[in-house]
Amino acid sequence: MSIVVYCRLKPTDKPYDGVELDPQDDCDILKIHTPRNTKDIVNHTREDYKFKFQKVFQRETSQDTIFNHVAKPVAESVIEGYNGTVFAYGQTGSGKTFTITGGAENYDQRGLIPRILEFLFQFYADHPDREFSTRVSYLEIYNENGYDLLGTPQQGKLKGMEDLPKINLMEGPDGDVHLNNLSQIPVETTEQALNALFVGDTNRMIAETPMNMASTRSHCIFTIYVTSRETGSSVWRKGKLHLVDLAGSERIKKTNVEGVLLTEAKYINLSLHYLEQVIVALSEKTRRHVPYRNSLLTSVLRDSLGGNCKTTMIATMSSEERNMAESISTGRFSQRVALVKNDARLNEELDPKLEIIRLKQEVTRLKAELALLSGDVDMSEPLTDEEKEALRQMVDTYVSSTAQDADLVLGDMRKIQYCFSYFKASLLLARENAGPAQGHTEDEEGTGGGDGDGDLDVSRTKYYHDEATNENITRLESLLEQRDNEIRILVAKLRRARGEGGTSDTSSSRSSTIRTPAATGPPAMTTTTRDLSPEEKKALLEQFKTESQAYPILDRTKTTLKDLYAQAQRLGQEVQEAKDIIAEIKRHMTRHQQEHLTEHIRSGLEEEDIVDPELDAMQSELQVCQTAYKSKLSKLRSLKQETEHLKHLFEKQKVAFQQEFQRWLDERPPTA
Ligand SMILES: Nc1ncnc2c1ncn2[C@@H]1O[C@H](COP(=O)(O)OP(=O)(O)OP(=O)(O)O)[C@@H](O)[C@H]1O
Repeated sequence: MSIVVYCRLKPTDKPYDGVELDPQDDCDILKIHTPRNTKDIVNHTREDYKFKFQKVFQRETSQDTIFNHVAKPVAESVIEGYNGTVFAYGQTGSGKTFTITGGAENYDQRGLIPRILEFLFQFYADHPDREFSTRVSYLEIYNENGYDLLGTPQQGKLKGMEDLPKINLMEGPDGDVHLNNLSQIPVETTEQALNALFVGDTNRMIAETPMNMASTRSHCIFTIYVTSRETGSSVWRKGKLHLVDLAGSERIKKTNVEGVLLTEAKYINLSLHYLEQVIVALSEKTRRHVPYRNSLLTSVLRDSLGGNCKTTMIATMSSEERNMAESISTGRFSQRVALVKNDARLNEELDPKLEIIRLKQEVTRLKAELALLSGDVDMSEPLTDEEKEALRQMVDTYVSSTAQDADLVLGDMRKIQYCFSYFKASLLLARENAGPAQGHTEDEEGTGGGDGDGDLDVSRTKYYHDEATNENITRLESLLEQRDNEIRILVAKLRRARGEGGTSDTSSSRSSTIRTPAATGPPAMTTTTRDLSPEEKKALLEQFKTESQAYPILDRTKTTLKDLYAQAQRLGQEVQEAKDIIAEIKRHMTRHQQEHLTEHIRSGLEEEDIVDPELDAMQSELQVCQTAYKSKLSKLRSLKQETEHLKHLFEKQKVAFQQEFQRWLDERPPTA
């Protein structure tokens, strides 16, 4: 499929009447009319230009519409296991950052990245039958060097770009590009993901030199890595979504820029020039070599441009007359990009460990089925306590599993009856807890299997064997053998992949107990407690709390946790306020610079000769605010870590307490 190209026109009070939109059934044509003598337009032999886009978003288009049209389909495919890229290209100030990250004025102005993050976590919440894991990274490319915007600054201080950890590019034997030491932060909630974006944006803001505030002089790539699978499946799907905010694409007017600005402009021009070269090479059928390696940007975006990726470009344009030359140049570039063909593939990986677990479970199930059909179990032998415990765990796992194909296969009638009586007891307890409305009669109570502790009256069980059963047994035996073989092969493969020697215990496949990771549930209910009413249980719990040694510790942890949450919330607000103040000061500085800098340069002053007390004052104020902000942010981070740690501890203490309570209930002397 080709790269999909959209155009977004920036709002203006002075729209040029030479720009016209001609909507078609399946695309939009943007028409630009300029008189033949217009300055700055390369190869300006024509007066009329036509650029074809998938869609042209008019000036008043909302951020929400852009997300729904452009980014949502890409995010959906990333969840399904495809790679995706959305990149914004256009002249300085045309709205690239506004589109990708968002504007600062109000919540509705949030851009594609925050919206995609919200969408992903909402999708996860709506699909409890699937497992997801998400990581994010944030790379900045400045003067052909890569920097980790989510990395810890050297010596803990961030004064300029050079303090951020530098990224090295490594090419694997398969031609894959790896970014050494670029942090990939695991995120589990929208809040955590937005926090990472916020940290990266803030680092970007702090690291930019004051000279650059009028425009962004670097390329930024925010990447979201999504891994998912159906619960219980051994196949993982992996999608990677790059959201790219390129530096402004305008040409250098050498007379206006010098020093740092000129160096940066040259680098930007060079890397965008290499980007164009790659695009040109890819769009021309006859050309074989694609010069990806010429720049860091094209190396990193190798998959996005002509590779394994669903890529979308948003050409941001101004529709003011003074910007027509740049808009035409953006239009020309877009037409080239639209010719590039990508080859997006589903990224699936089989997890051998999970596959072995699945096969072992199947073996246990088949064995149980076989034992049931052949009837070669001594039914007079009572179940042991370990067997009963294992059965209770199996039932709990089965009940709490969200997998559609979850099943419970039991090898003999003693086990089946035990599980039924455990099911019944659990159901009755659940009804009692739900309240009195779900009436059931004494009579119903008395009809269950077993004598109340789940043991069996085996004399009530009969087996019938016939021809069909024997056939079934043979089929199951051969299936069992086949599965055991598969496990042996996979175990050997896994050991080879790990480079391990020695022998592994394949005999565990012969275990008759299925334990899945989900097996840790609430403490197993015993028959001693099943007759308690909710009121009785509550009263006993209160009594137990006064006697328990674990309870005061649990209670203390809970209070501390609440306290930490409140502190984190307060600090979070303060961090946000500090960030707003920094943004405000920067806006003032930018405006001030725009008003004065050109004036200074035109008057021939060298950079170091410029005396601007107002700017210096703003700079000092900015530094003070940034220091305060960084200290608050670092406090917030350690507070969050502490809270996470304590939350974990609290969960553990809670489980221990519940278990202690259960034991206490079980060991209680029977009441008269
Ligand atoms: N669609 C829009 N609606 C409202 N404001 C916009 C829109 N697009 C851009 N702006 C505003 O225009 C200004 C410049 O936009 P932005 O910073 O996104 O440009 P850019 O293309 O990223 O520039 P640079 O190349 O310098 O990074 C910002 O103040 C931004 O809020």
